[in-house]
Amino acid sequence: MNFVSQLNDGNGRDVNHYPKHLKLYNLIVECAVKDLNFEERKQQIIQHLKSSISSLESITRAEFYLDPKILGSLDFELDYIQCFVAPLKSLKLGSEVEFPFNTSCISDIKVHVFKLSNDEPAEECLDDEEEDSVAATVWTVPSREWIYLWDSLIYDEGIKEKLLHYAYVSMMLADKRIKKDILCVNKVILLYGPTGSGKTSLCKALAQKLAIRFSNRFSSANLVEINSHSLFSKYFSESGKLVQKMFNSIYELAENPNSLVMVLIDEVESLALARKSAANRSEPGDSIRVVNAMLTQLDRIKKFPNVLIFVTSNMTSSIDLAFVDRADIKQYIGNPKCGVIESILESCIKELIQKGVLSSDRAQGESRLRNGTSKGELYFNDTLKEIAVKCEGLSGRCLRKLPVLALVDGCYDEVMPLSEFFFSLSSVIDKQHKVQAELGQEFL
Ligand SMILES: Nc1ncnc2c1ncn2[C@@H]1O[C@H](COP(=O)(O)OP(=O)(O)OP(=O)(O)O)[C@@H](O)[C@H]1O
Repeated sequence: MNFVSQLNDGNGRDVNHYPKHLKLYNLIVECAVKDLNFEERKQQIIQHLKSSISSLESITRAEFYLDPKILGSLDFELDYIQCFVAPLKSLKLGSEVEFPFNTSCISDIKVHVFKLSNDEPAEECLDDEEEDSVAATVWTVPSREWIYLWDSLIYDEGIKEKLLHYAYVSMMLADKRIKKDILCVNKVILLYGPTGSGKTSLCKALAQKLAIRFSNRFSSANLVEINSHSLFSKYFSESGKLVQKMFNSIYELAENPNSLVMVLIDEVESLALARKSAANRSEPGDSIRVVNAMLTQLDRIKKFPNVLIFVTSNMTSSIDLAFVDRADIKQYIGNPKCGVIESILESCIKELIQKGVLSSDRAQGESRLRNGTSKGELYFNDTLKEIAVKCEGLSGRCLRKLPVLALVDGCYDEVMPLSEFFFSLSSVIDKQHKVQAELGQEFL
C-alpha cells in the first residue's frame, strides 16, 4: 500500500505526524462522465478513480488532462478527466510543484464526478411581442461549451484561484446556515476593469468551476445572465414590474435546495448611469424604479443559501455605490502584462500550428544549443517576448483577435511560415496602437 492509499482510507487524516520536510499537496480531480445513470454510481466511480490515481507513481504536469488509459480498465465512459495539484494551505495551483510530481506527496485526493450539459441556453423574455426583450439567458452548467474556458483565461497568478476560493467558502458558509448577524457574507462578487479584460468570461468560468466543485452537494446548477439594458421598458411605469417578473423565474430555480443558482449582472453601470442621469434631471422615473427594484430583489434572492451573485462593471466611477457596498469581494481585472500577453499569444499560435495553419519553425530539427534548446525554439521565445512588449496596453480580447488579423494581412492561402506570421503580427500591432490612439479607445 503506498502513501496515498494509506491516507485515503476514509478515516480522515492528520498531516502533522509526517516528516516536517515533506511538502504535502492536494490533488483535485475533475471527471466528466457520459453515463446516464451516473448519479447512482457516483460514489463507486469516485472510489475507483481515487484508488487508480493513488497507484500512479508520478504525475508529469501541473495542470493536466489525464490519459484515461493510465487509469486501467474503467467500467464507465469518460468524457474527460483533469487534475490540479495544489500545495496544502496555498491557493497557487501548481506553482511550487516540481515535475514529475511524486504522488507520495499527496495528502488528499478530492474527486468531483459530474456530467456535462449539452443544453442550449434558454432565453427569458419579458414581452412576447418585443424583439429586444430578452431579459436573461439561463445556462445549465457545467456546460460542454465551457470546458476550456477556465484554462483559456490567463491572469496574474492567483486571481482566478482567489475568486474561486472565495466563492467556494461563501457558498459553504451559506450552506451551513451561518448566522448573518454574526458573520457578514453577502455572496456578491464584483469584477471591474477595462472592456475586453475577460470579466464576463471569468464569471462564466467561475460558474462552471463551482458547478463542478459543488457537484457532490448540488444535483443541478444554472447561471442566469441578466441583460441590464432590457429592463428599461418603453412604458415607463412597467420597468419595476419587469424586474420583479424576471426575478420570479430566478426564485423558481432557487427554491430547489439541491440546485445551485448563480446570477450574473453584466455591465451594472448601465443601471447606475441611468439612475444618475435621472437624478440630475430631477426625474425620479423609470430608471430609479428599475435600480431600486433590482436592489430589493437582489437582497431577497441572496438570502437563499444556494444563490451566488456576480456583478461586472467597465466603469468604476459610475458603479452605483449601492452595488459596491453589497459586494464582499471587489476584484480589479486589468489588461494583461507582458508575461500574461506571452502566454495568451502562445496559446493562439499553438492552436494555429496544431491545426496546420502555421508551420512550426520552432520545432524544426535545427542544431541544439548547449542548454538543449533548439535554435527554432530560441527564435520563437525571443520573438514572442519582443512582440509581447509591443502589445502592452491592449486587452485580452484584442490579443486573441490579433493572430487572425495577422493571418488576413499575411495573405497566405496555404500554410504560413512562422517567421512571416510574426512579421505580419508585428505590423498588425502597430496598426492597432494607431487606431487606439486615434479613437482614444480600443476598437478591434
Ligand atoms: N486575461 C485573459 N486571458 C485570456 N483571454 C482573455 C483575457 N481577457 C480577455 N480575454 C479574451 O477576451 C474575450 C472577451 O472577454 P469578455 O467579454 O469576457 O471581457 P469583458 O471584460 O467582459 O468585456 P466587456 O466589458 O466589454 O463586456 C474572452 O472571451 C477571452 O477570449
